[in-house]
Amino acid sequence: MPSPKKSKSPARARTRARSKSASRSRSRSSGRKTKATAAKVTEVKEVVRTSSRIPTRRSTSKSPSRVRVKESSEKSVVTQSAGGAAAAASTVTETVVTRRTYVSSGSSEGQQKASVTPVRSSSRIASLIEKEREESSRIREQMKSEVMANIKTPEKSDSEERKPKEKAVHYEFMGPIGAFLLIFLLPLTVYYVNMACRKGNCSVLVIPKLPRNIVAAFLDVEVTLIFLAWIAFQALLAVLPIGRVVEGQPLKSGGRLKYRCNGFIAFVITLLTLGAAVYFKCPVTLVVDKFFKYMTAAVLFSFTLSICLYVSSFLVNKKKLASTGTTGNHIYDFFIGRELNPRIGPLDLKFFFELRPGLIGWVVLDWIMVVKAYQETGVWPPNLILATFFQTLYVADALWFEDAILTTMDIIHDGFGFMLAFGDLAWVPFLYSLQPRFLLESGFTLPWYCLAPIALLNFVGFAIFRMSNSQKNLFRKDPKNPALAGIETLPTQSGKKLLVGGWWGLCRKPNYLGDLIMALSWSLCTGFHHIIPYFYPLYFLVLLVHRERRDNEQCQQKHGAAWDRYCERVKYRIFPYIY
Ligand SMILES: NC(=O)C1=CN([C@@H]2O[C@H](COP(=O)(O)OP(=O)(O)OC[C@H]3O[C@@H](n4cnc5c(N)ncnc54)[C@H](OP(=O)(O)O)[C@@H]3O)[C@@H](O)[C@H]2O)C=CC1
Ligand SMILES: CC(C)CCC[C@@H](C)[C@H]1CC=C2C3=C(CC[C@@]21C)[C@@]1(C)CC[C@H](O)C(C)(C)[C@@H]1CC3
Repeated sequence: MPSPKKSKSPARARTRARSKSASRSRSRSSGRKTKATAAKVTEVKEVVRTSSRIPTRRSTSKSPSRVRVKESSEKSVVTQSAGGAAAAASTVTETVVTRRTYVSSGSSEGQQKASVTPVRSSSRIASLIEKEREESSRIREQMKSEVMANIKTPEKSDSEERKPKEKAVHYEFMGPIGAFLLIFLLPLTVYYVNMACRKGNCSVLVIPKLPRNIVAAFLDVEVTLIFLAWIAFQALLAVLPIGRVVEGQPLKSGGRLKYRCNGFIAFVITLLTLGAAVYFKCPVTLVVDKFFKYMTAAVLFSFTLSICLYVSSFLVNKKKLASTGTTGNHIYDFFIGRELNPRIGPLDLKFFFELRPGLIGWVVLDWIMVVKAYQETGVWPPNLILATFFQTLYVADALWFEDAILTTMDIIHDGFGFMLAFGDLAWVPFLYSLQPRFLLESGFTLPWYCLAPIALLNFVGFAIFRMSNSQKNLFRKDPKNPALAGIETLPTQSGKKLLVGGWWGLCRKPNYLGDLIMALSWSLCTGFHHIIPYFYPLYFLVLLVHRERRDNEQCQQKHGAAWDRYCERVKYRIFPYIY
């Protein structure tokens, strides 16, 4: 409340002093928030009381002062006190009338001006009383309405406003130390595993020999430029005005982002271009010969991209930041990613990098290895072709159902930082292609009767993966779709429902189950002689177990008790009757 200006008159000074002390004692019980109102009311009362000692006053006031009642954390307290204040206001005006005194608070500072005039005739008194009555009723109404208005729109209490919002920091990946280690360990793993998978030396136990000139062996300017051209080519395809434009999930900051979905078209164009290059005898197999140089280009690019993303995230509106990557710890935030949906013009960087250069690059690498194997041996190795075919199907599926990624936690929840940038650009293409690379390097083949059950296993995994993902996506898009009739659901506090039957009644992550079965089938194409080509299913198991736990936590927060009931009903997380 604004403080009143110092009064020159001794009577008024006394009044104010008394008013202040009275205000203090009376308002103590009503709490801080209503003090201002009580003080104001008391002040008015006191002015009235004092004015009875002064013969008569004529008000020269302009508008009555505003009485502000700030919100109490307990609404009932506010209502009570404010009610009291309103009543007090009414009492004040009564007093004004009976004592035949003009009372009004002047400006917002509570300044009051009055001039003393001697009273001579009763008719004048009567007219004054009438005026007083009008004035006092006007003041009463005004004060009441102001008090009530302040109750209707409560604000935060002073103490609440001053308190800085304490954000509970929640770390994943073992916090900053874990993030720091991963920033170094992830690239090292990509190099180590691939170096351990070389001709005549395919074992993780034998430490790979480093070449004498490391820089010359791993870095090549021309290769780096070709890698950049590859990114630019994919970016160009991504912004082509062909394909659907879909809206993403509602953002916390409001609105929805739009995404151009032409991934499958880009994939087909890329594979046709590769086919043409092979047909016209372009030296595409150089990519395999310079495998480690391309890997370095991807690693360097992902580091550069992550640094740019991190720096630029400080220039954008805070509303655009992800809740998980804004802990304030630079290493952790760099790893997780600060900005949720960084964009360059129409290109959504996270959406683009998660699905295009790395994922399509993985399949391109696979097929180049098939071509190389044929060039070297003169035969088309069936298990290499089968593994490549499985992986092509997997990527084609991801790009066909491109918009489904818009509901994954990577897009909705996580920022775009080192983890995803490196994962998309280096980890996926250079580690997910490990089985074809092993088959190329080792020249290992399998007879068709071994390949048939593997193909069947892949088919089963793919069916579970696809059907469960489609069932959930359809349910989220159109819960009343007849294809979902008969599947039991569970209502949640958020208004959304959960699938309790169908694939989602088998275990809580049937899609992960299908994905893991597929991962195993890819590695089975490499036989049982070496552990290296099993790197993918082993890592993937760890990734998905961890991911399921992260999602479980988020679902618990999103769906509350309904999620607990779902977990009671569907006991197993990924593997029915096992885990
Ligand atoms: N190859 C690879 O490297 C990787 C592949 N993947 C694959 O990506 C796909 C997507 O994975 P991911 O995003 O992690 O997880 P999900 O596709 O399982 O999506 C999780 C969300 O689905 C919703 N949901 C969960 N249970 C139910 C239910 N019973 N009924 C209805 N909705 C439910 C919840 O969101 P809400 O309720 O808000 O809708 C939850 O947050 C998977 O198939 C996975 O295998 C994932 C990571 C890496
Ligand atoms: C190595 C790090 C610790 C973790 C890196 C994780 C990333 C490699 C993965 C995180 C989620 C991914 C998804 C796919 C690829 C791997 C990453 C980027 C995905 C595009 C693969 C194809 C699927 O059909 C999909 C559902 C579209 C996948 C979405 C998640």
